[in-house]
Amino acid sequence: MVKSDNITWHHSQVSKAERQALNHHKSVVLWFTGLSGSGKSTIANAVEKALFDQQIGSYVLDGDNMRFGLNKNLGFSAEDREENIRRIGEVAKLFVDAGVITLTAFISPYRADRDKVRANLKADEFIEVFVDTPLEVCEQRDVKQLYAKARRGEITGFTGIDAPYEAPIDPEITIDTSKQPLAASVQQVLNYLAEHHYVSLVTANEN
Ligand SMILES: Nc1ncnc2c1ncn2[C@@H]1O[C@H](COP(=O)(O)OS(=O)(=O)O)[C@@H](OP(=O)(O)O)[C@H]1O
Ligand SMILES: Nc1ncnc2c1ncn2[C@@H]1O[C@H](COP(=O)(O)OP(=O)(O)O)[C@@H](O)[C@H]1O
Repeated sequence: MVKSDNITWHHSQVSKAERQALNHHKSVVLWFTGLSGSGKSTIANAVEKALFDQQIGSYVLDGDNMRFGLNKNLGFSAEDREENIRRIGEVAKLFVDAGVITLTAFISPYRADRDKVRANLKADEFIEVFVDTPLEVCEQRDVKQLYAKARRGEITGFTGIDAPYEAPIDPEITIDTSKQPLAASVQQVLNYLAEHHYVSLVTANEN
């Protein structure tokens, strides 16, 4: 639904394919989803660094960070989370059009909201990365002490405690950070990108 009348779509003189050719890699969204503390940000940022070291530009859109700016007017009701994910989906789509490998790290607890982002992109432009770390492990880490607050009833509507998390049904990549070290998760994502021809990686022997 578009609210405005009398608006026209303007086409660029440079196509997405031309931008990708300039960058020597395809553009895509790596959509990390999972509980708070599951490892979304840690893995996404480590993948960005690994790509950078391969001279491949990418960019991380992180849940907490976006809530300081673009999404500062949104809270954690189901409606606000839906709007949060809708906006990030649109931003990620612009980044893909700009030729960038885009990593997003949002809980994105609702399957329908994630599926809408996927549907708004081409089939090969959305890679769902399910960070499937068990709740007990996330709660034990409790990086920000938010699970403790939620258990004490000081935060309500906390994902995994008293708000839902709907796991992906058929994610492209699944990672359980309680079962493998960070480096293995980074390699798993890089391997996926290379095997599906999004990027070509230089191996240590070629350096
Ligand atoms: N009620 C509630 N539920 C879940 N998370 C909460 C809540 N309140 C604050 N936080 C902190 O906000 C981070 C999640 O923000 P997101 O934008 O990723 O959430 S969502 O996708 O809109 O559900 C999340 O950060 P991450 O730990 O990085 O996931 C929390 O630190
Ligand atoms: N194998 C692992 N992979 C990723 N993170 C891990 C791992 N083991 C422990 N951690 C820790 O778990 C925490 C995950 O936090 P974070 O990445 O912010 O999660 P999220 O973005 O999903 O909320 C970090 O403190 C990280 O150091």
